[in-house]
Amino acid sequence: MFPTTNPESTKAWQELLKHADQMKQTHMRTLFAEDAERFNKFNLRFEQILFDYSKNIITEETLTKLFALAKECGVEEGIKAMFSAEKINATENRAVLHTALRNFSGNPVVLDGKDVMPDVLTVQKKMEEFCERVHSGEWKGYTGKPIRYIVNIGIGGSDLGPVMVTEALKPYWKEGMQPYFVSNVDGTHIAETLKKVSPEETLFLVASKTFTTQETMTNALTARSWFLEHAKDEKFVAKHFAALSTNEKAVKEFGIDPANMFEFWDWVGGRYSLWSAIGLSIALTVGFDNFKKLLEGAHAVDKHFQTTPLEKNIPAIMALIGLWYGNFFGTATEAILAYDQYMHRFAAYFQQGNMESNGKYVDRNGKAVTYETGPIVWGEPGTNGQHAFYQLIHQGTRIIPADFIAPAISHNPIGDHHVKLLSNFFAQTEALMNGKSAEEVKAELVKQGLKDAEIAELTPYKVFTGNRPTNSFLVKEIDPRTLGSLVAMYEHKIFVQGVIWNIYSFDQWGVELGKQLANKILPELVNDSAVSSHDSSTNGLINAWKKLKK
Ligand SMILES: O=P(O)(O)OC[C@H]1O[C@H](O)[C@H](O)[C@@H](O)[C@@H]1O
Repeated sequence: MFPTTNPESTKAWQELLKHADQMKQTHMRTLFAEDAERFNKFNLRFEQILFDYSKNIITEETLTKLFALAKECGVEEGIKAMFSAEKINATENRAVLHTALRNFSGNPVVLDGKDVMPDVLTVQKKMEEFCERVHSGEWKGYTGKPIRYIVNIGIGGSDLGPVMVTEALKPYWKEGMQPYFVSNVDGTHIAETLKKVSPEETLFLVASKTFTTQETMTNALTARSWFLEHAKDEKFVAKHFAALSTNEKAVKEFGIDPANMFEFWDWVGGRYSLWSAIGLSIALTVGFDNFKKLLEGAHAVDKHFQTTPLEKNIPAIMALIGLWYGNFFGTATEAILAYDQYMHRFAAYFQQGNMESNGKYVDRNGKAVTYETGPIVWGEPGTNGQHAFYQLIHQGTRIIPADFIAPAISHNPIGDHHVKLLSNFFAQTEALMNGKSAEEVKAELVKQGLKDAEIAELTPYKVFTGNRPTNSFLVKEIDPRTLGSLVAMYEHKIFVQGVIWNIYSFDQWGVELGKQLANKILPELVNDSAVSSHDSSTNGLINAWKKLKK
């Protein structure tokens, strides 16, 4: 097991604290002016991805100190531990092997004395054959029609990954396939979806690692009843329902034929599961060949992550830069801004990926940490965000480190749309870095013919301090392989940060309390009697609801 070092106790942390005091006085404008080679020094290329991290408040000295921190905190040992199937998810006594799901190296991955790869490959083969049968029309619905609609019923990691990827890869959708995703227990979600599909041509994928999640089970039962209202005969369920799960017993009890079950294992975290059987909706939508390319793109990054020294290791650098701001500049959030409409759920996906992984305050020694851990992750696609919340990124009182992602080539090269989109992508990071000085503002206002008094009055509002950090990911095209690589980079970024923060990134106990209380409250909602067992606010709300719903 890798060390459980308190990062604050390291020499590097103390040095970074001092160094940060000095860097807080430094403007990136000056750093760029002083070093014509800055971009060349601070960018890395990985296949068709260019990662530019030069627009950060860092110098080579900063990075040296950050790499020293990573080393002192055992990041290299951590990477080895994860890939060699150590049970690094200690609070659940599980290994963390989503990388095995995309392991095309031919090497075994041995967990508890057994190679997991044969099972992984067997399920992949089963998924591939199933996709072929559905796509060729050999798999037929209960009236003999082929499947046209895929409805994935799942939530959290059993929903967000498939939604994000199918949306990002819409140009690759197979003709005639239409996926839908139902996650919310709000009846509206399933009701609105069922309006769009026909029972004869729909395949429901019940996606749940545990197969006990309330939302998913409720939606799956509703889908089943709706289906049976039309099909009338239970024997047809087997043609229209499949399960993606680790829990065979619960799948059987639900009434899904085990032949229609696509298995995965407890060493796949929910938020890291799109590479597993949970990705069946992706494979059905874009074809198994494209699903495989997605996995291959991730595998390529796994190799990079495992074998590249920290100094050139993209996920490690992403992690260290993020940590630099969160721990030494006091930033609380990170924005992910994709300049690609198809990527519109990418930020939402990593909201779970990041916040559920690193939203922890207890360290791996069972002690409360004394430093900040996981950032708040948010974002919307560009350029929409520019007209909504960028004001605060440019002129607010807080620093919001932001990742900008854009493809060089659009899937929809219409007129001048893409150059306009990219001109915004380039302009925003430039503006955030440079800002606009009072002198520049004044010169502009003079040009516009404003009077001196007006200029003096307006200038402070029009000044941009700049020095606001960004990373840019310029990729050739959002294709399956590149997307797989990008996702894996962000996954490993989260891992590296978790190691340094000395927290367990692969459990999620923080989601339990709300579930527990909801289960306790549910039976209290089935009758009209007033409740008094909670605090006055909760009692008040429940009792008010009982009156309002009448
Ligand atoms: O796949 P399931 O077992 O249905 O779990 C669905 C989701 O719900 C849980 O509450 C966890 O917070 C998530 O990590 C998980 O992805």
